[in-house]
Amino acid sequence: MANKLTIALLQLPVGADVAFNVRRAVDSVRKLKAENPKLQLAILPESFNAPYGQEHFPKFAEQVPEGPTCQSLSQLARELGIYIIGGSIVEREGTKLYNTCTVWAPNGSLIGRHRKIHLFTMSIEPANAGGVQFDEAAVLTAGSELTVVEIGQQKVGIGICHDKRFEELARIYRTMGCSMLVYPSAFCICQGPMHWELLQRARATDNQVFVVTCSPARDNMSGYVAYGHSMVVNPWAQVQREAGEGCEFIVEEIDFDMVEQVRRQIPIFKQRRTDVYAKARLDS
Ligand SMILES: O=C(O)CCC(=O)C(=O)O
Repeated sequence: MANKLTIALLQLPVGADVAFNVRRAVDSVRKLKAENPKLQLAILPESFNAPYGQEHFPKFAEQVPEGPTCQSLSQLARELGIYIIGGSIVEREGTKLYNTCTVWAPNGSLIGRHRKIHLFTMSIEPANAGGVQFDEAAVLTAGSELTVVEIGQQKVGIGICHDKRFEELARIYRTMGCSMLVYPSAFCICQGPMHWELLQRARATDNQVFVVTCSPARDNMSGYVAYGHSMVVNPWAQVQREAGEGCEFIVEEIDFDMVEQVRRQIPIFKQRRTDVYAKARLDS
């Protein structure tokens, strides 16, 4: 039992009314806990409290942890006695804005604050699956800290969406002892079909960890159409659970014995030739 964790992914719709979005998230977690008493960790999507988009960020920014969204998550974690990985919100500190994921312990205390390290900057031409133009860096400041939290007996590495593209970050989390990586995310419908599952399975196979993503529900009428497909990938790099596109909640038991099994049977971490890599780095 100690090596198991029951988690929920809440693929929620997100509209323009922040108070309503937060209330819906809180009510949904409460209902899931009532239906699944074993639930230990709830995970929310990137930008779960407000619409995602450069034009929206300054308007919806809040302080961490004093702001109303954080206070609601803290109270909810304490009320239900569960961990919460609070997707992300736009955080304001002084004149700077960050895309920030907060992590809450069952006693309501803040145990992690991850500021997105790799800001989403991309210009895909329309000829490629409809294209996408996005430049978070025009409005947001990048975080500069790694975030590893202890959830039950497990070390969990946190990233936000675009962070999932960077294998170095996942590798460092693995070397720090993580058995699960969680990325609240909001890929759009352009690159989602190409890269969403591929990246998640790649990080899992490279590092022999569980990789979990949680997306907002798809809304074809919104300015930024999220891909959906919130997902649990296991350390064999198999898709263990996957949501569809709309509003959907997944409750899944994670068995961390699988991490040790995969690492024993395919011992790539021990086979790494860091001596060769170090030499190549010195030579280049
Ligand atoms: O990396 C990508 O393709 C999408 C990233 C993204 O949507 C985000 O970081 O919010």
